[in-house]
Amino acid sequence: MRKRALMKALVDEQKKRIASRMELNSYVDYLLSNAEELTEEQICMLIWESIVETSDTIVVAAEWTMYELSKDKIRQERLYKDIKNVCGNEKFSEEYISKVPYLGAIFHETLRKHSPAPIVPLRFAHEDTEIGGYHIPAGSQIAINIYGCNMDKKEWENPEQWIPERFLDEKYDPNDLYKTMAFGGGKRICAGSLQTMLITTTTIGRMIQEFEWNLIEKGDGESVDTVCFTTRKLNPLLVTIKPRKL
Ligand code: HEM
Repeated sequence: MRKRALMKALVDEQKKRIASRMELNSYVDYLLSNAEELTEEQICMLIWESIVETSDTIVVAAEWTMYELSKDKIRQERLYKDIKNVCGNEKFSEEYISKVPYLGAIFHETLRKHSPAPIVPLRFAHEDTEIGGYHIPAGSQIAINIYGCNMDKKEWENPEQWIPERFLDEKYDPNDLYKTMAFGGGKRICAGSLQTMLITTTTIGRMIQEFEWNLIEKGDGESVDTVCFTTRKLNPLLVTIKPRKL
């Protein structure tokens, strides 16, 4: 109910802007320009989908990354040194991402261990089919366990441990965003994987460049809030940060 009210208010505001001839080259304007084919409800849900898929997932990925780095001072220092070697006194930004492979490895290892979306949205079998030797009758709904794939002992050595170095192995292509199952797979693979990588790694790079992070939370920091769609930390990250001497 609140979701619909919020989306409707947002759409109404944008309609007023367009009516006052302030058009933008944006997704909302594109959807509203197709208003004859799309119902208001469809427009609201399409906007809602992109807000949820964009904001929640990236925040969850960034929080787990900072948790692991705050806990592991040796790997945090290695990342800091790699950033410093590449950027000098410049601020870390998107252009530097490919020059700091360790940051990419940290990104992928966090997505593997703490897969923000642990299950692929359900697939519906329209006809009888067979996958991996299993018979799937028409009408079934299938859920793929992303978390299970990313923690599979047959695929990953010590999967429960956070070891970014595994992605520095030359068997992995540094430009491949799909080294793990974190973004799903096939035709409906995540449409925002590149954007996620750019935003998350730039943010992490800046936060590590400016501050030294120390974990202060006690007990099991790895519990997950299972009520939500994403694997949020059950207990929010608790750290102290100290500005670095640049
Ligand atoms: C850590 C960040 C993210 C993770 C782990 C993630 C994960 C996923 C997964 C598992 C799916 C389902 C794929 C499938 O069904 O096979 C998905 C779909 C999708 N994601 Fe993401 N996502 C993330 C960020 C984003 C962002 C930032 C955007 C938007 C810019 C986005 C847009 C989408 C869209 C539009 C779909 C639906 C694609 C379709 O059904 O064709 N995602 N994502």
